[in-house]
Amino acid sequence: MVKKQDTIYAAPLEQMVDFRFDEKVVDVFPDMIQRSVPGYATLISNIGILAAKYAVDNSHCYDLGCSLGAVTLSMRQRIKKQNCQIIAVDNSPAMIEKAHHILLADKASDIGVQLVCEDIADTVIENASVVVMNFTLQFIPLAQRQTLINQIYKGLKPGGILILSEKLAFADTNINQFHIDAHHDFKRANGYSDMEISQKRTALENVLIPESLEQHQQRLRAAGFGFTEKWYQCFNFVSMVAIK
Ligand SMILES: Nc1ncnc2c1ncn2[C@@H]1O[C@H](C[S@+](CC[C@H]([NH3+])C(=O)[O-])CC(=O)[O-])[C@@H](O)[C@H]1O
Ligand SMILES: O=C(O)C(=O)Cc1ccccc1
Repeated sequence: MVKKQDTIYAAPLEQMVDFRFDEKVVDVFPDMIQRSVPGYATLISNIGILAAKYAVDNSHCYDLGCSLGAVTLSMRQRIKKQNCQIIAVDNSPAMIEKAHHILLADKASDIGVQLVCEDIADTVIENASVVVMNFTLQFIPLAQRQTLINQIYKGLKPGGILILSEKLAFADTNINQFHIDAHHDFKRANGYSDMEISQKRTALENVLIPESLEQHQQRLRAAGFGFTEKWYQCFNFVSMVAIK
């Protein structure tokens, strides 16, 4: 795939509008996410490896907030079980439309993929061995997060895994600032200007609500997960697993 460069915040914007996953973002999304999320490629490939370990025959694997289907493709490539179905969900019609084309071109496996355009709050999770939310929960209103995690817990089979990647906030101001600064250095090193970094930060302010690792762990435990573990961290970007 040819990656079109993300220049959305390169020129000064007269009026800041909240960040949305619209056609403009979809058009540059692979470039945007790779230059903005430290370790994105590592996460995608290791999520495929984790999914292959926990997927079982005759079960569903969910990719919630699938964007262009990177997690789905990685799971599809790695899972070697019989009669597994991947259900990939996103509420951005532009994302789902492009994901559809990308998935059609992928002949890597015979694992079926069902692409669904809906709010993940409405997704019925059932017979699941694997559920992935790779940087999606952070966009869900705080008041809805516990209900969603509870639904995922309920829909998982015993021994099933939730893989949850999130941008974190840290309770300690100095630690929080250290990670934010390091992340901004990462973006600068990937060619984003100070203006791009600052304008996107403002656009995300009311849209991407990060929580602390402790808040995530507490919510996972409250839902019933007995085992939770952080398996990846680079600056303020982490990925956790929770096993039923
Ligand atoms: N309520 C919602 N219901 C469904 N989808 C939603 C909702 N809110 C946001 N989204 C969708 O969640 C995705 C978040 S991006 C995930 C990256 C992907 N997982 C990846 O591994 O490439 C992360 C990021 O861009 O930082 C977007 O496609 C939104 O449309
Ligand atoms: O760019 C950022 O600052 C981020 O936190 C990551 C991100 C990546 C893609 C869309 C929205 C947020």
